[in-house]
Amino acid sequence: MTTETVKKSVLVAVGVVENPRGELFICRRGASQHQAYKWEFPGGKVEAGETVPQALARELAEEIGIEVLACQPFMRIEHDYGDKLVILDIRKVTAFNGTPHGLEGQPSRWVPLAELHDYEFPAANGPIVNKLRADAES
Ligand SMILES: Nc1nc2c([nH]c(=O)n2[C@@H]2O[C@H](COP(=O)(O)OP(=O)(O)OP(=O)(O)O)[C@@H](O)[C@H]2O)c(=O)[nH]1
Ligand SMILES: [Mg+2]
Repeated sequence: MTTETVKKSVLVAVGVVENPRGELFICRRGASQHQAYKWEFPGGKVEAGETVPQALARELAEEIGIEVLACQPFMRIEHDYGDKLVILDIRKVTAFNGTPHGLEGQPSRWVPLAELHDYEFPAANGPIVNKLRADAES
C-alpha cells in the first residue's frame, strides 16, 4: 500500500490582453481568493466540458467585460503551491471587442511591459513575465 496522495490539479485559462501601445491588462486578486491581493492576468478555472479557449472567453467576459475574438497559445506552466497544483494555459488575446475593466470590483489597470516587475504576481507567473520581455526584445 502506498501512502502517497495524488494532489488535485486545476487547469486554468489565463489571458494576456495587450493594447496598441503595448500595455498589458492586469487585475488584482481579492481578499478571499487563493493568492490574495497578488496581481494577475485575468482568467479562471476551465470547467468540465469546456475547451481552454471557451473557458478563456467566458472568464474574460465575466471578469473584464470583453468579447474574445481570437487567441493563440503563449505558454503552459505547471506550478505546485503546496496547497494546490495549478496548470496555467496562457493564451495571447489577439483580437477582442470592448474595453477591459474590472467587472467584479477588482482593481485593474494597463501596465507597460517595462513596469510589470513593479507588481507582485503569484509565483507561477514568473516565466510569463520573462517570456513577454524576451519576445519584445527579439
Ligand atoms: N486568473 C489567474 N489565475 C492565476 C494566475 N496565476 C496563478 O497562479 N493563478 C492561479 O490559478 C488558480 C485559478 O484561478 P482563479 O482563482 O482566477 O479561478 P476562477 O476565476 O475560476 O475563480 P474562483 O475560484 O474565484 O471562481 C488560482 O489558484 C490562482 O492563484 C494568473 O495570472 N491569473
Ligand atoms: Mg479568475
